[in-house]
Amino acid sequence: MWQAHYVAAKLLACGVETTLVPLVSGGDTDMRPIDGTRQVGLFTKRIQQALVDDEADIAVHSLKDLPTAADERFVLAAVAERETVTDSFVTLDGKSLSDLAEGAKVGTGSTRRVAQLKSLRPDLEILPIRGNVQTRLSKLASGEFAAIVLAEAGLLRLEMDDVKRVSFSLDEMLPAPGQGALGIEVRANEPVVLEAVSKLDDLATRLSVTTERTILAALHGGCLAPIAAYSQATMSNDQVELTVKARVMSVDGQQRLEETASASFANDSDVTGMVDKAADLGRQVADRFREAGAEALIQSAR
Ligand SMILES: NCc1[nH]cc(CCC(=O)O)c1CC(=O)O
Repeated sequence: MWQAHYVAAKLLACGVETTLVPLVSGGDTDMRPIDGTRQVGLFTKRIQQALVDDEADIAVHSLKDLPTAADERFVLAAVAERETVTDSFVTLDGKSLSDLAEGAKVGTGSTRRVAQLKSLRPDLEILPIRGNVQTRLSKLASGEFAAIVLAEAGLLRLEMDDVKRVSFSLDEMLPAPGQGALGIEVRANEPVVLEAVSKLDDLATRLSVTTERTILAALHGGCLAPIAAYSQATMSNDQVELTVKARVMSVDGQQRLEETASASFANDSDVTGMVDKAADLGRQVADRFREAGAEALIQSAR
């Protein structure tokens, strides 16, 4: 809801009035353990269905939750300017990861977070946790877990200033592809809606998440793979510098492949061409991962 309000306010600033259509997604209600066959697009499917059924014209997603496989019914009309990308370590009293007692229970369902937690603290007992941010925090408050890991972006958006947390460094906990960014979809073949929404596209964010998501897509990772990627685009008047760091891990944290890469190209009016170059960088990184044996790690995480 926060994200939809945010997009509505941005559109209004461009002179476009909208009506909010509140929806409840499977990600809000499904508390069963994560299972890749059932849960691809769990947070996004219900919202996309509203586009298909003409219940809504604009779909607002956390980009991290949006499957990378192309769906020709929709166009990713905008990737809005990115919020903080880091993950936060959340406890009731602001402990850091090293303060936790031996064998303490930590809640996260993300294989990417499990792998990186395990490599920092192999002794911890890491258990699945489901639901939206509020649900997860209630499971921390009830004592089910000593700590949970959440994206800082979600906590900031929900203005949860009183939630005690320590930010992970990017090196400790590299984020998920697309983390902290909003993806806004519209129905394909609706140029008027597309034109209005595309004003919210932030080119630097679009380029970096394109690199990140291309790595995930090229490795056929899906949302359950222990893959982390963070790319930054630095834009000057005539040049783009794109850097990326990515990891593919074993879920037990014992094995880790890491790649860094960069590209620089002209900042010109050919946005499609620039996005293609960002995707090329992602494919390059994915190829290197594949040569280093990443597919076996991804397979064993399933
Ligand atoms: N999978 C749920 C989800 N999808 C996006 C965010 C956070 C906000 C963002 O990354 O944009 C979260 C919660 C979390 O990971 O803590």
